[in-house]
Amino acid sequence: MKTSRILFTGGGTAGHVIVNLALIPVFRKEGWKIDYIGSEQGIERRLIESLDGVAYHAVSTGKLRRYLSKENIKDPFKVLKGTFEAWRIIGKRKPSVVFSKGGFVSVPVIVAAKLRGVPAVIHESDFTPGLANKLAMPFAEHVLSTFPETMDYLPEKKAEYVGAVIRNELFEGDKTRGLSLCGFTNEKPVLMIMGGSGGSEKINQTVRESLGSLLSEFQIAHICGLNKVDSSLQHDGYAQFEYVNDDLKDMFASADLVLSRAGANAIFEFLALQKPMLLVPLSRSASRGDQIINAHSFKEKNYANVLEEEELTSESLVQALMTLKKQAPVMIDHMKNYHSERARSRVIEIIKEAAGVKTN
Ligand SMILES: CC(=O)N[C@H]1[C@@H](OP(=O)(O)OP(=O)(O)OC[C@H]2O[C@@H](n3ccc(=O)[nH]c3=O)[C@H](O)[C@@H]2O)O[C@H](CO)[C@@H](O)[C@@H]1O
Repeated sequence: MKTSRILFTGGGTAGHVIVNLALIPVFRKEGWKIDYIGSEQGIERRLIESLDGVAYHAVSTGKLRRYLSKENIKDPFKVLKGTFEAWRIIGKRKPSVVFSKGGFVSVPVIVAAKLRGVPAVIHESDFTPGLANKLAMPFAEHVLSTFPETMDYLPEKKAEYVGAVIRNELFEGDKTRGLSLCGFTNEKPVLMIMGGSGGSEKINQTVRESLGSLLSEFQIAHICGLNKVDSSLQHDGYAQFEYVNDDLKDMFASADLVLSRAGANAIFEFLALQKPMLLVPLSRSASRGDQIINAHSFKEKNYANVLEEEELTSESLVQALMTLKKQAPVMIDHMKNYHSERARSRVIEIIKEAAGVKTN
């Protein structure tokens, strides 16, 4: 029987890689040959290159900058070069399907797939599609959404709402291991802090200013981001991490409440694991405002409370976390209405159909 081949792409931030990490083991187990196209330097290289059974290929890529820079002039040429490189890789590796999680590196890959006649499937994480996915959509066969409301922004004939694809292992965490990883006890509730995959300077700083008040109520597991740990801060009940990989499931299991940015993948993980959350979405001054829309859609469903970045101070943070603690049981009841199991299997089914592989 002919071996099936799949090519994954996506990168720039972990939010554009994590879903690929959830799908790759499934295809590897079924004997598919797996390729990945990412950038030279992006986080995708660190997360993917070391995986068994995945061939990583780096291509030239542009970047979306929201400020004036000489680099903006070079970007179209980099994207063209990346498209040619991706075209060559696709020609050589001959995947039957391409799966994209978005981010700028994915655009040349989807264009090259179209030029080679290889069907591409895009999964959009956010409530409103990002620029990279908007550019890539005309060249793709299927565009899948995480939020049901995103369907209004997608081309009708290609779009399907599937939901959030979540790594299976996140449901297998061990609370006791999570507590001992942080040096915590059962005595106080655990507040887990995640400022997106890169960490958030603003959240880190405000949390650190509020440690006195917060530590009287909570033990705090703080994921700060690469190079953002402050080792001068040594307190009982306060544990800092740069980025957590395999241990994340145990940290999730030990968390009673979460303070987080509102990246789509992260908030759906908290929802699926029924963790009451306070979201501080990335402001419009630093982004296209996607996290604000993500966060408010969760608030409307009573899955989260929201504190806008412009209103984030030490006092407002402590106050909002105390409110969250009180409201947690009700929020968990609302979260019980959400069911996440279907997304992964439906995405796999769509990919296989696009690849021309029979599904049962
Ligand atoms: C600054 C920026 O551009 N942010 C965007 C980026 O966020 P970002 O890259 O932060 O992505 P998400 O918040 O969606 O997901 C982060 C992922 O990283 C994982 N994780 C995080 C920390 C850690 O230590 N270990 C770990 O495994 C989380 O469990 C989650 O699966 O992509 C999201 C999805 O398109 C967007 O909604 C965000 O607006």
